[in-house]
Amino acid sequence: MAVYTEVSDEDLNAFIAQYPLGGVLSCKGIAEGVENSNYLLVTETGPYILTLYEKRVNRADLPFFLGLMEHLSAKGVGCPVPLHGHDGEALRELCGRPAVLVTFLNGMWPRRIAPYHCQALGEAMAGLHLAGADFTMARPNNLSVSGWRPLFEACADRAHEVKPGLAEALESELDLLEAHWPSATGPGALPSGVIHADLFPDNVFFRGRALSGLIDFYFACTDLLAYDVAICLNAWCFEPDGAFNATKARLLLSSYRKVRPLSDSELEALPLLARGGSLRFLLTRLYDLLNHPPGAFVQPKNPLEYWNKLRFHQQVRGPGDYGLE
Ligand SMILES: Nc1ncnc2c1ncn2[C@@H]1O[C@H](COP(=O)(O)OP(=O)(O)O)[C@@H](O)[C@H]1O
Ligand SMILES: N[C@@H](CCOP(=O)(O)O)C(=O)O
Repeated sequence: MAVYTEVSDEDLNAFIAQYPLGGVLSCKGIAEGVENSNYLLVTETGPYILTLYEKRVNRADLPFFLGLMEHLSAKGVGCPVPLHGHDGEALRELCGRPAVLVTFLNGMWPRRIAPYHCQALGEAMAGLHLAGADFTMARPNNLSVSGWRPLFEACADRAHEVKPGLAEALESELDLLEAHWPSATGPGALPSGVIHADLFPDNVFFRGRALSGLIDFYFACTDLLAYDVAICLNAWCFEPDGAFNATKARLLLSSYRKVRPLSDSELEALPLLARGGSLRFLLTRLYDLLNHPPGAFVQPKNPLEYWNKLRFHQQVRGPGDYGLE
């Protein structure tokens, strides 16, 4: 369960007194999530989410994440908005952790992905990319190509515990990706801007068949827009048995392109970007699995799910294999 930091009633009441929200009616830890401690807080003015930022979130990045949510929401993207206290501040400390209160987003994330979810996601992701275009802050993606080798090196000695030969296979993939990764600047650069970078089903809420909003902007960064698309192909278009669903991919890509056209270069780069996206999540999952504290509540995610996705993209001949004509 993703509550790493317990908050006492006394600390909570002192924290909430800094906002114009009335008294606390209830506060419950939320089991879902991986990175941070989240509480569903109900006060006399309604429900809110209280987040305490844990290990992987760098404090210096918080103004980017919070500013981004405010910017996107002002542009009509459905997402949580940080609340400002009586002193005008949104970011403060609670139990020794950076902490914020954000608005509660109605909806549920889809447990079973249907094609219409992918269609709605493509449109919403393109809307996010357009809305982020005039956001003035930038944040480099520390989990893009330059961040993968240090992660790999931290896992290489023990990768065989998860799969024999895994370290060797990952190293050769890493060599290839480092040599061919598309540039965000200079001639032939692919378009870059604000990306979510973790737009998995558990971060996308629906009410009925309509997408109601996006959450969890704590990997958001400035990077290739098509890389966000590739991350979503991986997270939304594979079936639980590992099969790639080209219908879902076609719907995701075609609805994205109606809002923000993808250039020929972006389309051609998709298989490579999807390989990179596979390696990125494989490596963070592998690291988390190998460094999982015994008895921890959060169940580590399976890195080999991303090994299978990587193997699929290694066989792809071009964007046509993603359902595009
Ligand atoms: N603004 C919000 N509105 C409603 N529910 C939220 C909101 N933010 C988070 N949650 C709930 O908390 C869970 C974990 O949030 P998430 O940001 O994904 O955590 P983590 O960053 O730790 O992975 C979500 O699955 C959702 O149930
Ligand atoms: N989406 C990542 C894990 C990050 O967890 P989240 O709850 O912050 O989305 C993965 O699946 O590896």
